[in-house]
Order: sequence, then structure tokens, then C-alpha cells
Amino acid sequence: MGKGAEAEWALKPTNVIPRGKPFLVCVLDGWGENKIKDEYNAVSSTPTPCYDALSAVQGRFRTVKAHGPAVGLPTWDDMGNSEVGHNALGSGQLIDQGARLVDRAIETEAMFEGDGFKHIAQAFDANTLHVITLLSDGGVHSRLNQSQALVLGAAKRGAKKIRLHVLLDGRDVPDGTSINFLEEANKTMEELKAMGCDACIASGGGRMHITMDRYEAEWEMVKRGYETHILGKAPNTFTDAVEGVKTLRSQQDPKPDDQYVPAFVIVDGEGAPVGKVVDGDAVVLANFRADRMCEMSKALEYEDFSSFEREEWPKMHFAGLMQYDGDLGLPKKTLVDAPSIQRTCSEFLAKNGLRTFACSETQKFGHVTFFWNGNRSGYFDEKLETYVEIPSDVGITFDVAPNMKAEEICAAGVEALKSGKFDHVRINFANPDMVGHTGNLKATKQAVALCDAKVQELVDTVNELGGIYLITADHGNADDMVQRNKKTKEPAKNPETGENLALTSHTLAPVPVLIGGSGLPEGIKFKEGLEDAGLANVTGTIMNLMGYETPEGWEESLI
Ligand SMILES: O=C(O)[C@@H](CO)OP(=O)(O)O
Ligand SMILES: [Mn+2]
Ligand SMILES: [Mn+2]
Repeated sequence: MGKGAEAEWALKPTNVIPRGKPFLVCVLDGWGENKIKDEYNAVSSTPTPCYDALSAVQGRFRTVKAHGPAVGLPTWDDMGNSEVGHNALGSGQLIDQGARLVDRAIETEAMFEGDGFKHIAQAFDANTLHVITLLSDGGVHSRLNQSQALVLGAAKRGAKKIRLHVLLDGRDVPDGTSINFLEEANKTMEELKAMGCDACIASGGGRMHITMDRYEAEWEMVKRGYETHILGKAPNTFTDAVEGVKTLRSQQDPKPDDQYVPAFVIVDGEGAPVGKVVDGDAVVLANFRADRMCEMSKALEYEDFSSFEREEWPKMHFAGLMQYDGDLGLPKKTLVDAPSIQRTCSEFLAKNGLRTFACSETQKFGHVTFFWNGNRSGYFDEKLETYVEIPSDVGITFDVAPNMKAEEICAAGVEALKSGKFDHVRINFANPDMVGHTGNLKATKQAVALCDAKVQELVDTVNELGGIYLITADHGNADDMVQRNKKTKEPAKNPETGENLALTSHTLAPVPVLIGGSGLPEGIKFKEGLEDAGLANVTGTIMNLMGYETPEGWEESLI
């Protein structure tokens, strides 16, 4: 480092909290502190002796906001999610996130003026524009109004043939709503036809069955998606998407939720796929969120690709709605510039010679590495950073194994703390969130109970070693497992069966921040005020707990 650069990155000691103590930051994924504490809150209705004891310590427990503008999302109706949550936790800064940047690029029409759009527009005259997107208004990975604006904007600018390839949600939005979203999409197809564009839905499947794998947990999912969207091959064919999905949701035993609907291809009267990709076509991945788009981006973009046999790899004009991986520059062509996340926690630690250990299981591994580091898949300094991935189970819905890998993650954390080899140990427990997404209350309670027990083990270890900890979460999920009447908050019922309707999505609840450890000087407490603090305020707190001042440009520390 040159002198100037050194000064820019040098962390200043506080002399209030000792440096060099074992330090743990632990993220409980999807663990919200919800106001409603009834039997459907899997956090408050499960015995959690560790969490209860830690949160009862005066001045060392508080909550912070984890949704909406507090994490760079457009409105207070936007629930938080792992990407924006870990971006905030890892950078200490409020960053305008993908959802907001795409909205703006549509409003200003910048989306249709850049390089990425010019790239796909080469296909407009003689070829087809294919748009692959998560079809919902969940706002976590994508939003329906954005893909609508994209296809309408493309048709206005000359696209003559458009094919929409859909991933069914039921995770960020209630299960069963895939039909409504397909009907909405069909209306847009009608609008396109009225503009003289040949447009229809061409293929699809549940988001947890095809295409949207992450962190290389299960490449088979992406292979199925590639065959479905690109090659026009799937086990199920229909001439109409709405009818097709209704059939797939009702005929199988057990009936698949939207998330797991099998792959299907729409065919014409002769049985030929209506949306197979051919040389010269344009393909857009129209999700803004990174983790679940990286693998498909590689499959579409890389000439040298070996994660599965592609059979055919048509020459296409491919673009992502955003760039998904900053280190890889993936994809090369994008429609909207991704948020630029600089001066992250990890880069500061590395530039100051501090050693990091980060660990989770596959499903959340990139959350404490890739997302934490501002959507970069590499290292800042490989000699100083040790990243450990515990393989997640594959091919199951996580309610059947709700412990997931919490035992193993905890053991790895304990070992890292005891080793004395690290200045900063960072882990994420996946199960409150991943099991919460299944909508299974009983299984989610089991996940919460085990997570609590594992936090106890980690806290005990920190205390034995004279260390310091900070425990937090990235957004709510397990804290509400039922859809509710907006006014009365009573559980909403399925009108046919009278059963409660499960809530599979994240919540708007704030999240806990707990600090402590036998190494933390007694007087250290959360400040009064800072009522509007959010996840970005936690990062400065982490630096303070490690004995350093909050870096310039970060949100204020909570202590
Ligand atoms: O599974 C996911 O992709 C999202 C929900 O869409 O959850 P999280 O943000 O917790 O990763
Ligand atoms: Mn999460
Ligand atoms: Mn989640």
C-alpha cells in the first residue's frame, strides 16, 4: 500500500474496547423480533432460553430496521432479504439497491439507452427476444412491473417477437399466486400483440426446481432450467401456461407448491416448442438480485463451461438486468448498473492485517462472503481470509430436515474461535430462514430451537475465551408463519378447507442486535436514541467491538 492509500484504509484504535480479543459476529438468518407474539410466531412461541437471557441484559439488546429504505429498497412495504441485509451488514452503508436502481432506470428510460440494450436490440429485426424472470411482485429478486416495462419498452423500440420464460414464486409471495401472475403476464402479452409484436409465454417451472439455484448447491436445477428455457425441452408440455400450471399443481401427489412446480414448455399445435432459443436471438435474465442468477449467467455466457453438458449452446445476445458478480464481471452486458459497494468491512479488515474466518452452509455461504463483500465472489486477501462452506442437503425441502447444518456451523465457529488464528469470526445460521420459507410452522419451531441452543454454545465459547460477540439477523421470516387479515391480524383461512394459509415469505419485522461477552468492558451499552437505526448501523458497532473506530462514511455505531 502507498502512504496515501494506507491512511485511507487505516483503522483507528478506540482505546475503549481492547483489541485482539476473540470476536464473533453471528447472523441468525430470518430471525425477526415481531410485535405479534402469538402461536404463529415461531421465534416467540418456541422456548429460546439463550435468546431470552441475552435479550434481558439491560442496554445490550435492541432492534434495528431491516426492510425498506433502511436497506436501500424503494418503499416501507418492501420486506428485507439476505442480499440487501448482508450488503448493509458488510458495508456499514446505505446503498440504493437493485430494485430501486431498476425502477429509476425505467423511469428515466436509461435502461433502453445503454450498451446492454443495444446488445440485445441486435436481435429485434430478425430474431426473438427471450426474457427469463421470476414472475411475482415480491421485490426480492424481481418485480413484475419491471419485466413488463422491459418487454413493452423493447417492443416499442422494434422487438418483433418476444418470449417470456417464467419462474413461479410462492416464496416471496403467497403460494398459489402463480396463477394470478401468469394471468397478469398474459395481459401484457396481449398488449404486445396489439402493438404488432408476436408475444407469448414459452416455458417455466418452480423457482426452487429450475434455474434459480445459488452458490452451486445443485447445478441440476440450472441444467433443468437451461433445457427448459433455452432448448425447449421439459417433461411437461402444454399449449397454455395457465392451464398447464393448474394441471401440474393439482395432478401430482403430493401437490407441488408454486416454488416446486415441475418444468414445462409451451408448444404449438404441432407439438413444437414456441420459444426455443436459436442463433441470433437475444436472452435477458430479468432478475436484479445476484445470488440465484450467477449460475444461469455462466451457462449462457461462458464458452468454456463444464458444470453440465449443454447439448446445444446457441449464439445469443445475452444480457443480465444487472451485473451479478463484481469480481467476475458477470454478465458482461447489463441493462442497469449494479450498486457500487465500496469500503466494505472485509476490505478494511484485510487492509489492516486482521484475519477473518467466515462460515455457513451452502445455502447461505455466499451471504457471509459474497454478499458481505459487496457481491464479490473472490477474496480481498486470501492469506488473511478463511472461508468455510459446509455442504447443505440437496434435493429436499428443508422442513424435512429442519436442523439443516446448524450443528456443523456451530462446531466450525467454536473451533475457529478457540484456534486463536482469527480476529473476526463470522457465521450465519440458515435454518430459521430456509425452513421458514417452507411455511411449515412445526419444522420452523424446531429450527429456531436448535439455532438458539447453538448460539448458546458459541456464546459460552466466547465467554470462556474472554471474547466479545455481536448477534443479529438479516430480516424477519420465522417470526410470522401465517398470512393475516390486514386489519385484525387474525390468521387468514383457505376458504375451501378452512385451514390457515401459511406465510412463506420474509416479514417486515425489525431484527435483534445483542452484544456481550466476558471480554466486553462493563460500561459498554447501546446508545440512547438512534430509533431509526438499521442494519448498516451494525457494522460500525462491529468495528467498535473489535477495538476500532467506525470508518468514515459508514453509518453511526450503535454503541
Ligand atoms: O431464498 C431466497 O432467495 C430469498 C427469498 O426469495 O431468501 P433470502 O433473502 O433469505 O436468501
Ligand atoms: Mn436471509
Ligand atoms: Mn429467505
